[in-house]
Amino acid sequence: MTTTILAVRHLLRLALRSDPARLARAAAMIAAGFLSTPLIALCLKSLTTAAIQHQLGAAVRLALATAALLVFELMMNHFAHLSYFELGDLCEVELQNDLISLTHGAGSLEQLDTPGYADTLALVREELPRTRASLEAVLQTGGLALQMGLTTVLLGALNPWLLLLPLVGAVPVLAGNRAQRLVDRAREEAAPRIRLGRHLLETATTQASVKEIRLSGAEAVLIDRHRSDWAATSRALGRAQGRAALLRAAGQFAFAAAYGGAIYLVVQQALHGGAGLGDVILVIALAAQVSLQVATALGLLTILQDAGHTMRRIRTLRTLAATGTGPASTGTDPGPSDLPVVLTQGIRLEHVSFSYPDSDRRILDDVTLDIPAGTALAVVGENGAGKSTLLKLLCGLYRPTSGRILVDGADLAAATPADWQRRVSTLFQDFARLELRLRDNTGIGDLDRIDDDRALHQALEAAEAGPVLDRVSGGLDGLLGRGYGDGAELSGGQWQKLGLARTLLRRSPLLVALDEPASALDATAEHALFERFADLVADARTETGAVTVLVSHRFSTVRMADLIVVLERGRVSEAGTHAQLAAADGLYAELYRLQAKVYA
Ligand SMILES: Nc1ncnc2c1ncn2[C@@H]1O[C@H](COP(=O)(O)OP(=O)(O)OP(=O)(O)O)[C@@H](O)[C@H]1O
Repeated sequence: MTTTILAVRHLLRLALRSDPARLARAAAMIAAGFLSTPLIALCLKSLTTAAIQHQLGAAVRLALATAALLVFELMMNHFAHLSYFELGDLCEVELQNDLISLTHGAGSLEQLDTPGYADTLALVREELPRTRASLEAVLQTGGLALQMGLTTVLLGALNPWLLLLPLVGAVPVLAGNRAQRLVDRAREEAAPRIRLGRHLLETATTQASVKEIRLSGAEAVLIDRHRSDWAATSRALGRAQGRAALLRAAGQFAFAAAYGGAIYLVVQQALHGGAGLGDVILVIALAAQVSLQVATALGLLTILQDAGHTMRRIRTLRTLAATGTGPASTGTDPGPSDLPVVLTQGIRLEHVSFSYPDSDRRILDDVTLDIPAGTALAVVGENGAGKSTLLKLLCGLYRPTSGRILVDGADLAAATPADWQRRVSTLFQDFARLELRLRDNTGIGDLDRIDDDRALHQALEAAEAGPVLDRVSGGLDGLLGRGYGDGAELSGGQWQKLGLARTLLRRSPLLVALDEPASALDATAEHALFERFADLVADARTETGAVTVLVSHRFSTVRMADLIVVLERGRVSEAGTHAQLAAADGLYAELYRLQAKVYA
C-alpha cells in the first residue's frame, strides 16, 4: 500500500508543479462524472416507484433525469480526459528530465557500470511512457473513492448489513495486490534477461553491426540465443502470471458470493414489507456498481503499484546518484578553489589502483606517475592494458579504488567531479555521434559558445572538419544523421573529426585527454591533425600549463610526445622519451620496431 501512496503523492506533486489549473479542472470533472453513477441508481429507484404508482408525469421526468445523468457521466469523463491527457505528457517530460539529471548527477561513472544500477535505469526508462496512464489512474482513484463513499451511504440507509458489501469488496483488492507483487518479483528477476534480449535485437538490427553479422553468418546464432532467452523469460513470467490469476479469481469469487447475499437480503426485506420494489432495483443497481467499482479499483491499483515501483526506482537512482556525487572518502570539504586555474606543477598519480564496480580484477595496479605541467604524454600498451581506464580516471569519470590523483597538489577526490571536468577537454574512442544539428554537435564542447558561429567554424577548421560543413545542407544549423530526420550521413572519420572539433572548442583546459583520436582518420588527415594539435598543445601549454594525454597505437604520433608511458596489465613498465625508450630496448622498442617494419 505504501507503494501506491508513494505513486499518488509523487504524481500529484508533479502534476501540481506542471499545471495546477489543468489538474484542478480534470479532478473536478472526474469527481462529477464518478458521483453521477450512484445518482443514476437513485433515479432508477424513484422511477420504478413512480411507475408502480402510475405517476406518469413524475416517471417521465425521472426517466429524463436518468438519461441526462448518463450523458453527463460520459461527457465528464470525456472532457476530463482532454485535460489530463496533456497534463500526463507534461509530467512524463518532467520525469524524463529528472532521469537525465540523475544519470549525469552521479559524479563518477561507477554507478552506470553497476548491473543493479543499469537494470534500474533501464526499467525506469521503459516505464516512463506509462506516466499518463498512471496520472489518469490517480485521478480516477479519487473519483472512485467518492463514488464508493456515496454508494456505501445509500446501501447503509437501506439495510446496515449491506455495509458489509464494500468491505467484502476489499477481499479481491487485497488478493489482487498480492497477485501483483508476485508478478513484479518475477519481472524484476527477469530484468537482466529482458535487457539481454533487447541488446541482442539491437545488435542484430542496427546498421553498425548488421554488416559484420551478415558477413560472419552469425544471425542464426543470434536468433537461437534470442529465442532461448525469451523462452526462459516468458516461462518464468507465465508461471507468475498463472499464480496471480488464481489469487485474483479466488478474491472475485468471495465478492460474487457477497453480491448474491445482498440481493437475497433485500428481496427478503421486500417480501416482509420492509422495502419496496424500488429498493430492490436500487440494491441490484448499487451492488452491480460495487462489483464494477471493485474491478475498477483492482485495475487502478495495479497501475498505481506499477507507478509506485517506478517512483521507488527513481528514488533509488536518486540515492545512488547522491552517494556518487560526493567527494571520495577523504573527509575534506570539496572546494572548487582547491583546483588551480593554471597548472604550475602538473598532475601526479600516487599509487593509483582501480577495479571496475562488482569486480576484483585490478585494471590499474599501483600506478605512480608524474606528468609535469605542459607535458604532452603518450600512453601505449597492448589491448586491454588499461590505457582508456587511466584516461577515464584522469578525467574524473571514475575514482581510484585506492591511491590519489593530485592536480598541482590538490586531491581530485576532494573536488566535485563537475568542477574538474569543466577544465578537461576529451575525445574518447567511443565518442558520441550526436544526431542533432551540426551546431549542437560541435557546440556541446563549450555550451557558452554554441551560438558563436565564428568559434564553431574555427573549431571545425582546426579539426580538419571543414568538408563536413560543406556536406551538411543548412550549414551549422543543418541536421546530421538519419536517426529521426533526413540529415547528412557522415563517415566514421567525419564523425570523429566532429568529436575533435568539440574537444578543440573548449577554452583553457588543464587536461586534454585524447583516446585514439585519429583511429578513424586516413593517414593524411591524421598527419594534418597532429600538426594542428602540436600547435594547440603548445598554445594550451603556454596559456594554462595544460597537460595533454594521448592514448594511441600509432607510434609515428606517439614518438612526438615529451613523455611516453608503457602500460602492461595495469602497471607502468616503462617511462621516458622516445629516444630513452628506444635505447632501453624494452617492450616499447619492440612494438615500435614491429610497426616501423610493417610501414616499411
Ligand atoms: N566499464 C567497464 N566495466 C568493467 N570492465 C571494464 C570496463 N571498461 C573496460 N573494462 C576492462 O578493463 C580492461 C582495460 O580496458 P581499457 O579499455 O582501459 O584498455 P585499453 O588499454 O584502453 O585497451 P584498448 O587498447 O583495446 O583500447 C579490459 O580488460 C576491459 O575488459
